[in-house]
Amino acid sequence: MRKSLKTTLLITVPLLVLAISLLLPRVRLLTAHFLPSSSSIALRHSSTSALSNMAFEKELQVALLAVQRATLLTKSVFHSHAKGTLSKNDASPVTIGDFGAQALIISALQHNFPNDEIVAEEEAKDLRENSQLRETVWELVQAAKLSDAQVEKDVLGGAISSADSMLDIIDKGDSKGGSSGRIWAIDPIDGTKGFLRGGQYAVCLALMVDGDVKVGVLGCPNLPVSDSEPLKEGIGADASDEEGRFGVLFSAVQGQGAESRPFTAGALKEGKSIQMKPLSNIADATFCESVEAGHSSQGDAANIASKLGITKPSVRMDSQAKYGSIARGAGDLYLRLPVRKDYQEKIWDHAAGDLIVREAGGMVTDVDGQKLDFSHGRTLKENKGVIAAPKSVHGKVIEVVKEVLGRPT
Ligand SMILES: Nc1ncnc2c1ncn2[C@@H]1O[C@H](COP(=O)(O)OS(=O)(=O)O)[C@@H](OP(=O)(O)O)[C@H]1O
Ligand SMILES: [Mg+2]
Ligand SMILES: [Mg+2]
Ligand SMILES: [Mg+2]
Repeated sequence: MRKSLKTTLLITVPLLVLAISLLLPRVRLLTAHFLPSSSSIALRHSSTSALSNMAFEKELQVALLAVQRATLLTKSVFHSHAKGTLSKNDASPVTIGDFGAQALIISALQHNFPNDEIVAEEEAKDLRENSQLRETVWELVQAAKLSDAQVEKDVLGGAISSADSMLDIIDKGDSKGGSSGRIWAIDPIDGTKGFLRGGQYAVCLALMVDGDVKVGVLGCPNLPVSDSEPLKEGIGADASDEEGRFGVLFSAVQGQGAESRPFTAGALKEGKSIQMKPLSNIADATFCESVEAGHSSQGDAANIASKLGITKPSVRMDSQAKYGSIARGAGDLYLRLPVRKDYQEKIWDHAAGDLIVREAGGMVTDVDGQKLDFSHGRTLKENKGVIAAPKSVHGKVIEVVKEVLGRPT
């Protein structure tokens, strides 16, 4: 009897040890999926992009998920709603998609980083004055959820409690910005005109610390998934989900490189490292610029291109999708040339894209060759225009830009 017990133990104990050691990693991953702690965020992230224990890991994970959820909201507006478009004081448009996306992103940031400041493009004034508009946005915001309910609740903080608190959350984006501390910059829909016409737009989020961009994420739901697809004129509405072209999420962390990943409604896909395309002859470059002639001087861009020997026509697309596109090598240069002397670029129009291009090996400056300075408040008041190019040719481009624009050399 004793002998048979001994034999049983000899067989079952090693089998039990083997089973536990096989199951343990799965248990850890499952726990990681359902625990709200930063360690769960770290574990899930390390399983997707091998960046474990890196700086700003939690910030990147929260930013990716917050942008993903907000981008899903904008897609739902595009496909099934009247856009509820209003004209702002500067005659630029804002839609229910802009308000809703801003509310969702700020809510996620407040859940995770309650002491951080936020500079965001929109404010809730119009919604406070128009109850029907407020109701529409509130319905949209309630409906926008990630498919993983646990991630939705634990990482993004779950639902906003009421329409009134949604308004207060939108207005939390009123920080003055500046040169100290942690400040997030949000453009809930960049390229609102592109969004309205079914072209390119981007949901943009960046974290600055002491005026330096540390983390950047761009949700570009109308760009092709493939990094190698050549740049096309800005229309993206034909990129239907059924064709498997569901857009792209770009991201970067300072010192850790830039990545792209296919945009999905479900779990985040694995990120893939992206780089600017090597460009040995500037004459071979493809450059991109704004669709709106009021946002960037297309005449000056044509002159600059011709002096550089560039013969390919420019590719016009709305939003920071331009930064993402050149960062992944689908194009080479981004020229944004001042139309008006008094216009100050907004930090939310550039922070994420600037970091993504620089981390992909590019150089981003203003038209005088100065790096973009995000430490002066809500605008880039010390910079004029933007020139983004591979490092190898950036100096040559600036030389010609200065000549054409008559800037001091
Ligand atoms: N005069 C002027 N000069 C430069 N930039 C301006 C100007 N007026 C507006 N804006 C900002 O342009 C943002 C959209 O930029 P894009 O490059 O996407 O322009 S375009 O839509 O492709 O023409 C747009 O961002 P969104 O409002 O988020 O769409 C504006 O912040
Ligand atoms: Mg706007
Ligand atoms: Mg914008
Ligand atoms: Mg915007």
